[in-house]
Amino acid sequence: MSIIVFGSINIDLVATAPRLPVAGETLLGEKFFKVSGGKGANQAVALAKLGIPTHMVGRVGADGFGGELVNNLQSSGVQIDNIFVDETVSSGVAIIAVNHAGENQIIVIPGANGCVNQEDVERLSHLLPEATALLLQLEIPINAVVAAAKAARKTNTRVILDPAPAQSDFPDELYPLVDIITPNEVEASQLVGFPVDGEELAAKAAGVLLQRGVKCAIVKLGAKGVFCATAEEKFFVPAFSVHAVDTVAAGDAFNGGLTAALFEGLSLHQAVVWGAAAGALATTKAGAQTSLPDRFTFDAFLRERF
Ligand SMILES: Nc1ncnc2c1ncn2[C@@H]1O[C@H](COP(=O)(O)OP(=O)(O)OP(=O)(O)O)[C@@H](O)[C@H]1O
Repeated sequence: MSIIVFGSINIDLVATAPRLPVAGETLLGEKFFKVSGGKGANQAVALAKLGIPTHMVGRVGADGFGGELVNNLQSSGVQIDNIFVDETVSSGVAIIAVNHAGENQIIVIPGANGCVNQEDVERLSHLLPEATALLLQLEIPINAVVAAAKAARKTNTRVILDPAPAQSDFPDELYPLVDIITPNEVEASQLVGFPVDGEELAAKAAGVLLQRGVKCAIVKLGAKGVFCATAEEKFFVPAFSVHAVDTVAAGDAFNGGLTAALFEGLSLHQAVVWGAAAGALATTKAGAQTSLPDRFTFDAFLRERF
């Protein structure tokens, strides 16, 4: 059995400079580096690094970045046979300029991620009978997300949706197709239409999401912890106390840890604890996929804390 992640695969091209350029200006910068990302790819790497058999389904372009992104996924242990190389577009790219104050300018080109469609859902459907869960996010066209969730319903595969980035036009038909939804505070606010800040409002938001048809709502509250609700149980898991240096990909690490625990047959409560542990560990290192914990580090962290 395995897990399927259906979503975005991106590369961030980062240039640092003393200040950001103004329109029409050419500026001498300082450093350049590339970071593999995309919420889909991050979640696939989070799972594979925890030792869970994981298929990535998505698209890259036929440019040099596509090959590099796929190789990175493969070397993290992700199964890459169902990543389609689209000859017609570039890979998903974010071009990021950062100044000394840490301010940035970002242009995101969805590229191949924006071309994910029904053909990809069909490739994914072949994997569903062998999958215990399908992980979705919102960085590919929403029609493809809905179609994938419908396909998973036919095989009774658990659907875990990270409704990120926050969307104002989230389709109502998606809620009843989702087993577990995992918004952060901003995404939860966008979905329910009132500010979500802290445990009490997270509980209220989770109640609204359950009413709309999801079976389980998990609201990620950053360094404050996590609130989880189903029709049967409601509980709060505090965040692990760690020295956080960079929260990028903490949410993706959380979804990886949560899904890994469920794959291994643990309870929902234990799965939320695993998610919180993976999220906390991801904040202790800089970067996206590079900050995601491997199984050895993850097990040692849990042993130390319990
Ligand atoms: N500073 C922190 N200390 C300890 N744990 C943390 C910290 N930040 C995040 N976590 C853990 O990781 C989980 C997910 O983090 P967060 O709520 O920031 O998700 P997110 O906003 O989706 O993340 P992302 O930055 O990837 O978008 C939290 O619920 C918490 O358990």
